[in-house]
Amino acid sequence: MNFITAGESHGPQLTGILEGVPAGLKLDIDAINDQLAKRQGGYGRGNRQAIEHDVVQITGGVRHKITLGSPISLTVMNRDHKHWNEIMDPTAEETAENSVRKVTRPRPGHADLVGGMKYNHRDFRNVLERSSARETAMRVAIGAICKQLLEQLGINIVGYVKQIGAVNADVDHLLPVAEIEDKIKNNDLRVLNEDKVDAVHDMIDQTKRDGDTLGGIIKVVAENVPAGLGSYTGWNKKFDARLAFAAMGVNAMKGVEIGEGFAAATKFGSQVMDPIDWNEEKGWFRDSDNLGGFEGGMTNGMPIVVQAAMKPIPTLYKPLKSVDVNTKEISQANIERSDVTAIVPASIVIESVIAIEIANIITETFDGSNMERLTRQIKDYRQEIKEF
Ligand SMILES: Cc1cc2nc3c(=O)[nH]c(=O)nc-3n(C[C@H](O)[C@H](O)[C@H](O)COP(=O)(O)O)c2cc1C
Ligand SMILES: C=C(O[C@@H]1CC(C(=O)O)=C[C@@H](OP(=O)(O)O)[C@H]1O)C(=O)O
Repeated sequence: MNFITAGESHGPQLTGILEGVPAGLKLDIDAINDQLAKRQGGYGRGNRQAIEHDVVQITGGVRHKITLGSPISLTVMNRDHKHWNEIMDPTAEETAENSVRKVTRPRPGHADLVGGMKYNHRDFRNVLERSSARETAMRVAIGAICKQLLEQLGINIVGYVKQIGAVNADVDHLLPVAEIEDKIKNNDLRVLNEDKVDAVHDMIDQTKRDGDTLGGIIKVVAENVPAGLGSYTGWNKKFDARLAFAAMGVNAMKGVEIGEGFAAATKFGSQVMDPIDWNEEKGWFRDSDNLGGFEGGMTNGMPIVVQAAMKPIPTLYKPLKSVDVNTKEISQANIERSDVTAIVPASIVIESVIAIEIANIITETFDGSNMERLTRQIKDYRQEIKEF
């Protein structure tokens, strides 16, 4: 499985091509759009989301809602493009009229300056249009297809918000995916501890008034993933490393943990390793899941738990120091319309990229040509592992 995305934030549309999806997967288009809608939500978003209404169009690889096994092509329109028609026109020559809204004072923490240096763009708009997390809408659409594939194989996955700024709004034990989904649908922060919601709303409002921004921590749980995906036999076969790569590939992520992650480093081995257990009904399992479902870079059959730390949004309405690329004058960074925090949409994005990677390794470990054979192979494999 492989995918690529294209498209600028204020360009006409986002485009994605996903190859390697087995033939015969029945797609629920509404469920893809539900995921897109969830990514648009969340307290602390800027005004862009009032303009956009993300809906997927499928233009290849699917017939009568069933995948053909050929590459799937997708588009999501940028409604905001109509306000940027001339400025972002891919085919019209540059003129005095359309060469406006240039960005020359790079924002610390965004890709502006280094992207400009690398690609020789002195108008940083040429960088920010693509470095913008608008692109993550397409990753969510692709992830939604992968989530459906996983669901048909009995694997469920959810991403939620564990922490916003310094406020931890998690519960102290791992809940089943269905229970997490049930709890987070009741609040616009996707947190499990609803008692924290009002305080976090206030904190976000105050941060906005201060012209500042917030980050946070996202937690993703995937359950019923069969043991043995990935391998200890080589550094580049370890599947936990692939998940970390995918999570770090999401805009603004600065850290990834598997299971207890950094906290495990502060404990004794006896507090961290997950005791091995067995019974007739379940086969092999562990009494705890501190290692987040991984041993030796392989899934061990326990829930996969991935955490990702998101830095605060770089664009500040009370901007930090910057330097104009043309005049070299010390000034303040450009202000672009922005979110105060995007931790909620980011939780959907991380959920999506983890779903993509799990679907990816499953279709490479087993025969991913068609859903019928894949389903049969996974069923047999699960039985074999249980009886080991
Ligand atoms: C869903 C989402 C929304 C984001 N919204 C904004 C935003 O409104 N303004 C901003 O400056 N950065 C925003 N970011 C973060 C930037 O895209 C990101 O910091 C930038 O691309 C630089 O990349 P890096 O942080 O990975 O180094 C957002 C990130 C995500 C995941
Ligand atoms: C467009 C989205 O997020 C954008 C991500 C983003 C950034 O710099 O990453 C900057 C903002 O763009 P704009 O200035 O157009 O409002 C966000 O709104 C989206 O998530 O759909």
